[in-house]
Amino acid sequence: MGETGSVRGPIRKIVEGPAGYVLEDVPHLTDYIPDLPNFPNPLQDNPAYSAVKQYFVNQDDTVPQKVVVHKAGPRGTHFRRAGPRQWVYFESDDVHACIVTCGGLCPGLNTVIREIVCGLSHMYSVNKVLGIQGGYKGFYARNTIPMTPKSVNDIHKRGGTVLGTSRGGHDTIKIVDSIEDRGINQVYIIGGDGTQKGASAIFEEVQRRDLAVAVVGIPKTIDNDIAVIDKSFGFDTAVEEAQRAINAAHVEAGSAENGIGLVKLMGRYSGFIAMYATLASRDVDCCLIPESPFYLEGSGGLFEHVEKRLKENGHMVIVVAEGAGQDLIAGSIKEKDIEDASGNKLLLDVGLWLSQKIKDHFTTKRNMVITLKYIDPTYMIRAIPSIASDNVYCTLLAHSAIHGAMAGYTGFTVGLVNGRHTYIPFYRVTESRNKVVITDRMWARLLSSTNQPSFLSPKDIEEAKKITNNSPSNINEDKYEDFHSPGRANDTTHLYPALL
Ligand SMILES: Nc1ncnc2c1ncn2[C@@H]1O[C@H](COP(=O)(O)OP(=O)(O)OP(=O)(O)O)[C@@H](O)[C@H]1O
Ligand SMILES: O=P(O)(O)OC[C@H]1O[C@](O)(CO)[C@@H](O)[C@@H]1O
Ligand SMILES: [Mg+2]
Repeated sequence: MGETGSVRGPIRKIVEGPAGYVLEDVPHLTDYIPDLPNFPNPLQDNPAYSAVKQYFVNQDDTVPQKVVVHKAGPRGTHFRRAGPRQWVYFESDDVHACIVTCGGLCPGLNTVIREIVCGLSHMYSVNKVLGIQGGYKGFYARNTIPMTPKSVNDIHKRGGTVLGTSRGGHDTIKIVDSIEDRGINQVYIIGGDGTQKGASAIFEEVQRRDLAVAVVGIPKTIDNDIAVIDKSFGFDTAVEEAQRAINAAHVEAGSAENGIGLVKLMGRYSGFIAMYATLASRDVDCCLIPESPFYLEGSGGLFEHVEKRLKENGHMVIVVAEGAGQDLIAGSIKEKDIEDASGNKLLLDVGLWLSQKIKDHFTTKRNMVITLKYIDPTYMIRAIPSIASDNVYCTLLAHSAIHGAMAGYTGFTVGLVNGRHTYIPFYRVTESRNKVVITDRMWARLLSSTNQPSFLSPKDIEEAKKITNNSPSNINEDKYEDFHSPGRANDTTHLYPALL
């Protein structure tokens, strides 16, 4: 991974108020450069925004992490609300911004790049924006490209990232040297959990050198596994695209004797894509995710469920997240742990393994004729342009990032919390991972829609409840469910909230 450089640990700016109110605030350039000058926000002279009532965000506006509270309960954690501030800490002509994309692909990357470039230009008249090519290592080993509204005009219609991306190669010292040498003072970093950890290290080194450089993260993950935020951009696009694979699996399965359609979807540690694609489709008879261990043989096992569904219906569809059942596969295939360049463990192919296991069981042991079709649309669901709703979401994330950097905030990730755009300290999005909570109602809905076994004994359920009660992701899961709950379905304001 090559994480080098200063390690002072994250600064935690915690502000406490009455009734258990806690603000987990983000750093500001004036925390370590107290005499930094500020200027009136040029947006106030921008004709497009002149009709907006109270355009600037009130300095005291914060957003609660947990919206369901009890009368006597503490008000809990809050995050600073995103949006334009009355005073900025950069003069437009002095801004030299850069953008980098790291980690795996995700629909919407190009939209975020486009909207950072266009937002900086159209809202703040900033025209010096550099694209860093090929991820973190691009800071010191690759070319850079100047980016203008004209050069990025059409990129949101394409999948991937026009800047290229990579894993590994994070060298904090070399990256910050490059930032300093090039005179860059706003760094926009788009990427997943690993990228945000890298961004945090960059911020700490920038601060150690007393540089007036804003370091801003825009969270990206197809797996939707980033903590605190409601959901990540591109996730809805991926779930939508997954429907095509599931439909194909259903058609194939339905056209054969004892047809089984097996679809593998992304989800290294978190099964959100598989869960939402299953719930959306209604053709799926079993969904397997990393958070819910399963077993094959015996009462309550997968084979029993498959046989039952084939007898009842003549065909079935299984959706499996790539991270599911890794312990089972590791037990049957002897293979060394292999990591990618960022240190992420490479997974064994659960789809191929499961296909073989099902075929062996039914043809050899049960003497049944089955027809199994395995569909692996892994990269097809992420290498596509984002759908319209994700495009709007990407735009708001980019604008939040710009407003925050211009206002002098730094060391933060932008994120949607309970439908409001916020600034979240890096450490909060890197210290835990968002996971499907199998004791929550959403997973119960899935079990009831597929009618699959839970694969859990009463003892397992008790254990799972204990773990989730102590886990921060529990908070996030409640919120995620609220975000998608029918009660809010007609209230679209939480989907595309204005920054005010
Ligand atoms: N702990 C860390 N400290 C510094 N840099 C890191 C750390 N973990 C990962 N990185 C760097 O962040 C970049 C992206 O990391 P990674 O490949 O894990 O993808 P990611 O951002 O987690 O995205 P995703 O997993 O969604 O594809 C890599 O260049 C990697 O070197
Ligand atoms: O093959 P790559 O590009 O390393 O990406 C695969 C991984 O990236 C992810 O999509 C996360 O971005 C995981 O779901 C998957 O395991
Ligand atoms: Mg990651």
